[in-house]
Amino acid sequence: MLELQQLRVDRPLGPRAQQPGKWGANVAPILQDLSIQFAEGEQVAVIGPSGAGKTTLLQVLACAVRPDSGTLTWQAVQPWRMPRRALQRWRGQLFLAPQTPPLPPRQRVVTAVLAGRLARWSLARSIASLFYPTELEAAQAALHRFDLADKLFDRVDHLSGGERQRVGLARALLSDARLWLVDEPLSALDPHRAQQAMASLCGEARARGVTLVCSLHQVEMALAHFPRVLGLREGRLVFDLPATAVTPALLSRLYAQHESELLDPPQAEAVERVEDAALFNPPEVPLQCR
Ligand SMILES: Nc1ncnc2c1ncn2[C@@H]1O[C@H](COP(=O)(O)OP(=O)(O)OP(=O)(O)O)[C@@H](O)[C@H]1O
Repeated sequence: MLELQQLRVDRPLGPRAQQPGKWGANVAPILQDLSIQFAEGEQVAVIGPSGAGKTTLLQVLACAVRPDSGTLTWQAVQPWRMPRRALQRWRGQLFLAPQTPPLPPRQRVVTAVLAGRLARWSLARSIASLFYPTELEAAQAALHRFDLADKLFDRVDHLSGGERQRVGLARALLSDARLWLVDEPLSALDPHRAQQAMASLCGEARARGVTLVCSLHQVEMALAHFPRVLGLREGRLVFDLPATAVTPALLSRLYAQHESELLDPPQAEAVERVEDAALFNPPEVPLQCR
């Protein structure tokens, strides 16, 4: 179980106060009053207009951003109560895929993907892998899930933005993490690739029993691929519902004054749910966000 209770994250409105970690009174909330539970192996999408706090929420779940108040608990442990080194080791159990994967430009794809193994490898093995990559079959299989098997030895800076984004996702498949936190994985992908990538990511998470929390701008993808959807707006939880219960009216309210990010919401009802990635036949994309 992964749980947030009464969580709040602030951002400074002025210069930082004297005390380390404190912003003084001159703050505004990025996230507030967030109480959410994620069951082991659950797949949850987070949607909401730009600036709603989706990325910050994932960073909090990844213990990359420390909450200003409230608690984060995972597997009965409150990680921020751990000593620093223990917290660093503990972070090895989760995988955070940022929207733009941090891939060194001259690196080979194989090395970039095998970086998913770093939490499991010793320092010596990690360094050796930079020069003599091992576990090529595992890397190739992960790339294959994202239709990139032929790119194994290409240089990262020779890939398109969408290919780089898929390499970042393939890296998750090499990790032993029990929690995948994926931030806007489809922003550089065309609709067909986006459908494929989403089906692969959700299919792999389901097969491994991994907990997956994914922020998305593409509402139709969230509704089609995820059993549960969180709607976030101005740092607050607007709804936490099964995807089948998310109505066009709720979406309109969530994106009020941000309608350009949610075109044609009534067609959301037409989105078919995808239960089996192998049988998936990409439907037309009725909504276009961003
Ligand atoms: N380190 C920071 N310092 C100050 N403000 C921040 C910081 N990080 C985020 N914010 C602010 O918090 C708000 C939420 O940002 P966040 O990136 O979490 O939203 P988002 O929903 O992921 O947005 P988008 O969909 O545009 O990526 C924004 O107003 C942003 O400017």
